[in-house]
Amino acid sequence: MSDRRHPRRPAGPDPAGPAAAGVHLAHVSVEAGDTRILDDVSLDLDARRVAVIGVNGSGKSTLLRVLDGLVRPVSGTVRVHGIDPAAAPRALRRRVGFVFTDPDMQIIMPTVHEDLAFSLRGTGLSRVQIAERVDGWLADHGLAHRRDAPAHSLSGGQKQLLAIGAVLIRRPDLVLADEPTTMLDLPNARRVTRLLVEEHPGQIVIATHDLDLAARCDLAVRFAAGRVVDIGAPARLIADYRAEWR
Ligand SMILES: Nc1ncnc2c1ncn2[C@@H]1O[C@H](COP(=O)(O)OP(=O)(O)OP(=O)(O)O)[C@@H](O)[C@H]1O
Repeated sequence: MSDRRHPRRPAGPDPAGPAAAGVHLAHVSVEAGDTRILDDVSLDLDARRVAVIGVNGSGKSTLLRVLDGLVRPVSGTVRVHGIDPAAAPRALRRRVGFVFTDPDMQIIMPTVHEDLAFSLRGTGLSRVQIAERVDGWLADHGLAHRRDAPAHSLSGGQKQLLAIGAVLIRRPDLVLADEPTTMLDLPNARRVTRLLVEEHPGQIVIATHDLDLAARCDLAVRFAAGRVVDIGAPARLIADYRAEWR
């Protein structure tokens, strides 16, 4: 398994052509040494909001990392909005954003507004347009008063808001989020949930143990031991999952 860190870098020209919708995997397997951690996974995800659930170690994060090109499968095909992530990382960066559990993995610029503005470099927006979009986003999300603050002085909830903002402000076609509410208290988890499921107009695939967040999605996929074991309405999958671990 190759495992590359995920730099947030400005986008370059897009060689992939027009966007094709959805996330499609056919017979995808991932191995780490002798261990198979995704096993013959086939999925067609066209729903707008997709929750990926399952116990620790079932393969949820690995799935997201495959979709983001951070992990290369040993077999199978992957298409993310028409792009093969392993083959066309620059094209992928234009269309796909990744939200980590820990916002400190993502915040890279010294101040709040610089971190948001950095995300918009390479998008073709002028300096003035970038400043307007950043200030608009900060005002809409209650962070205008922290505009010039050191990003790492924010509270945990504010940091996650900033990290998600830095992804959403680019208006990607797809957001991949790996347990985005795990480190948050209830009010902040709800704020982040609203941001991801209500504000983002594009597709989102969220790996999560937060079943309230999963319930807000349009489709759920359940993993166990690296395989897809169920797919369907979140309410049904969550009820089955809860019943199993009662
Ligand atoms: N780089 C790696 N090397 C070896 N094993 C790995 C590697 N990455 C993941 N694994 C293993 O693959 C399995 C799936 O891991 P993954 O992180 O995808 O699960 P997960 O469902 O996201 O778990 P969690 O809910 O705990 O985050 C685990 O057993 C994990 O230990």
